[in-house]
Amino acid sequence: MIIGVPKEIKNHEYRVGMTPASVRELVNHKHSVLVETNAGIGIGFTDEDYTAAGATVLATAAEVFAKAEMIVKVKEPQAVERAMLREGQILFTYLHLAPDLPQTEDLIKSKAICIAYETVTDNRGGLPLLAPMSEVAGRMSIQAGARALEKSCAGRGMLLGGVPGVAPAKVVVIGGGMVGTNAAQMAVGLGADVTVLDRSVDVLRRINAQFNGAVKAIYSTADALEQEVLAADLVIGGVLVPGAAAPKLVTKDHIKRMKPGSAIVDVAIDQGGCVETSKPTTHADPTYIVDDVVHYCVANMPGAVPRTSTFALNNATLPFIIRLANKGYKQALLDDQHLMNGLNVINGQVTNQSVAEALGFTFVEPKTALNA
Ligand SMILES: NC(=O)C1=CN([C@@H]2O[C@H](COP(=O)(O)OP(=O)(O)OC[C@H]3O[C@@H](n4cnc5c(N)ncnc54)[C@H](O)[C@@H]3O)[C@@H](O)[C@H]2O)C=CC1
Ligand SMILES: CC(=O)C(=O)O
Ligand SMILES: [Mg+2]
Repeated sequence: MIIGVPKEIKNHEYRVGMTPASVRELVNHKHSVLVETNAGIGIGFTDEDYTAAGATVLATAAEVFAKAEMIVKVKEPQAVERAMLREGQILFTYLHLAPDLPQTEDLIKSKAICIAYETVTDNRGGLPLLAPMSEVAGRMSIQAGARALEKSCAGRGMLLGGVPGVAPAKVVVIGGGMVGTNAAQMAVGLGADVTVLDRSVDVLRRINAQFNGAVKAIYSTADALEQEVLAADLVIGGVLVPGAAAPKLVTKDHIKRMKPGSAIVDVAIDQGGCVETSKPTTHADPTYIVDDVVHYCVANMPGAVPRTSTFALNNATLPFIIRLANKGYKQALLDDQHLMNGLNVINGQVTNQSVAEALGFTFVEPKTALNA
C-alpha cells in the first residue's frame, strides 16, 4: 500500500503521524511511505532521517494526498486537507466529529474511509489510541492550570502546593479516566488538595486505591459537582462519552459563582468541552476570561510537547497502521471489531452512532456500510 504522511498544519501542531522508526516498519512490510517535506522537523526528524528509513519525501501536501492510498495524520483534517481527500482513500487520524458539523459534512462528501483514533476500542473497555494523548494532556493540564493561577494570567495568584504554613490550592478533576487520573497524579505530586468526580463507582474505587486515599473520590451528582466546583481554585474537565459531544456539566451560572481568579482547564474541549463557557483556543493564545474565571481550552494540548506525544502516539497506532496496510481496510476492519469501532464515515455514510445522533445524520451499521 502507498501510505502518505502530510505535515500537520493546525496552530502550533508539531506532532507527526509517523516517526522514521514507524516508516521503517512499514517499509519492512513492503509498503511505500510518502512523507511531506519537513513533516517531522518540529521534533528534530529531518527529511534525511525519513529517507534513511525508506520513505520518499515529497514537496507538497497536495502530492502526498494525490498519491497515497492511506493518509496517516495526527489532528483532524483542516478544510484545505479535506478538499484533497478522495473516494476510496483511507484517512487514519483523530477526528472528533460530534462537535464539528463542517468537518463531518466534508468527510461525507469526500467518500473517503475515515477511521478515528479516538473511537477505536480495546477488550478492557479502553480507548487505546486516545489513551496516550490523554495521558499527556492530563499531565499537562496541571502545568497549564498552575500557570493560569498566576497573577500575570489573571489568576488568583496561588501556588498549587502552597508552602508550609499556607494551604495548597483546591484542584477539582471532573472525570476520573485517563485524563483525570494523570491530572490527579501530577496535582498530588505538587502537593495540591485534589478531588476527582466521576459517575462510575468502579472508577472511584480505582482512584481511591491508586492514590491510597490521598485523592478524594466523589460520586458526581449535580449537587456534588456544584459544591466542588464552587469551592475549587482549579477545575480540570476530563469527562468523555466516547464519540459523543461532551455533556455541559459546569454551567454559566457556576462560572459566575466561582471564586474570582479561579481557573478551568477544559481538556474535553476536543469533544466540544464540558463547560458551558468553553470555546476552543490555541497554543498561541491559550486562555481567556469569563466572569473572572481563567479558561484554558486548547484542543491539541499534546501538540505542545510533540516529541513525547509523537512517540507515545506511534507506539499505539503502529500495529493498526500495519494491519490496515497489510490486509486492506475492509479485511482489517472485518477482522477486528475494535478497529471497526473506529470507523466514523465511509463512502458518504456515518457509521458512528454518537456522531450521527449529535449531528442529525442517519446512522448506518459499519458492517452494512462496509459491504455496500
Ligand atoms: N484537549 C486535548 O488536547 C485532549 C483532549 N482529550 C480529551 O479528554 C477527554 C477525556 O478523555 P479520557 O480521559 O481519555 O477519557 P476516559 O474515557 O478515559 O475518561 C472519561 C471519564 O469521564 C467519566 N464521565 C463521563 N460522563 C461523566 C459525567 N457526566 N460526570 C462525571 N464523569 C463522567 C467516565 O466515567 C470516565 O471515567 C476526551 O474528550 C478526550 O478526547 C484527550 C487528549 C488530548
Ligand atoms: C486527542 C487529541 O485531541 C489530541 O491529541 O490532540
Ligand atoms: Mg465569578
